[in-house]
Amino acid sequence: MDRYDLALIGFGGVNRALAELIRDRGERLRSELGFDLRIVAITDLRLGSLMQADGIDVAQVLAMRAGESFAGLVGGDAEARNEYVIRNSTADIVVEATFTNPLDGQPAVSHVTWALESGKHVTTTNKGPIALAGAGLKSLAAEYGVRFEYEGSVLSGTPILRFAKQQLAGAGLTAVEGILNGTSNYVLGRMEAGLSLADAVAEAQGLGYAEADPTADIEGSDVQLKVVILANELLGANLTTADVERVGISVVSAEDIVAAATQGKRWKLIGSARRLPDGTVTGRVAPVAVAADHPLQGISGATNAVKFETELLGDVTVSGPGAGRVETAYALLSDIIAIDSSVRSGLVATSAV
Ligand SMILES: NC(=O)c1ccc[n+]([C@@H]2O[C@H](COP(=O)([O-])OP(=O)(O)OC[C@H]3O[C@@H](n4cnc5c(N)ncnc54)[C@H](O)[C@@H]3O)[C@@H](O)[C@H]2O)c1
Ligand SMILES: N[C@@H](CCO)C(=O)O
Repeated sequence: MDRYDLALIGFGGVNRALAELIRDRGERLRSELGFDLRIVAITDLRLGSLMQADGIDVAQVLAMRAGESFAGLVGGDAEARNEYVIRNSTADIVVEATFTNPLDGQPAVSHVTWALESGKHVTTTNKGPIALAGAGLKSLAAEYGVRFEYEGSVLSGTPILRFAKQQLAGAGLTAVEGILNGTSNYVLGRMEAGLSLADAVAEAQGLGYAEADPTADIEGSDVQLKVVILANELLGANLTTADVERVGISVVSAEDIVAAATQGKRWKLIGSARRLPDGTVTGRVAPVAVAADHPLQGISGATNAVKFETELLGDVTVSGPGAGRVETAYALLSDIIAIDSSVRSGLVATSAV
């Protein structure tokens, strides 16, 4: 396959960054990866829908200003006709990057379902579908002979899901513990520097780290979804969010931060999943004041880190970007590379379109 056609569902920070990568690095990606990427459809609540089977002029849509809509363009419509576009566009791969809904994953679960049912591969950075409907969507992908990829759902572009599944296979993984949210880690660091919680959150929003509703970052529900994903994907569990106890960083006051600093400690929002001796898997999210000798103390800003506890290797810690538009767009690219690898090895078709 020398080209994949993409439908972008949601055209916010992450999918715009993917479009910019295609615009700015298309030639380089082609020579490094052996395929072209072309965008043939876009939908967004604010812009509407656009379908152009011969390829959308990426520079033109990236230059559109707030308040403009796709309605005036050939193949454009003022409404985000997600189901129609997902089912009827000529895309090989649907790229889902709408808001994460931590309650039921919708409408992203439907977006992924429609794409798989219409024989299109899916890549998503949206945590909802995999945390809240992962088993069913994976079965659907298998039924339709397409790939469902979601590397960016945990640690954005840092590829810890594939790392653990492929490189730690057979090592006897027993627990996963880490800093899994870039916004809250950034905010805690800025509060150490004297900013208020609200000002620090505003900075994280400006940098593209925060969820559309940053309560998910601050109150821990974003990490709760990631703990469910890690437990189910890597520890063979079947957890739901109700199984994962959750406390967010809003309980940490400026005084708590100063008090921890006087003892050489730093507050971190820690998400963990652990297999107990009886085989059950537990999950938890809570702020912890970690001491200087803790491997996660030095992880600052939007950087995240995960410590994998294994029977044969002991602890293996991986750190890298946990949020950010370009970093997360890279996760989508890494998923497309994984899809290409399956297509080239004959495991799946380009798409069933
Ligand atoms: N930004 C990050 O650092 C990061 C990292 C990892 C994962 N994610 C996840 O990736 C997804 C996208 O993140 P983002 O930063 O681009 O968010 P964003 O808020 O910048 O963009 C989301 C876009 O989706 C559009 N949208 C929402 N609902 C829609 C619908 N029903 N139909 C069509 N369009 C819809 C919105 O209008 C918006 O433009 C989210 O689920 C987020 O949790 C983000
Ligand atoms: N809002 C999330 C994005 C990455 O999932 C974070 O700050 O970690």
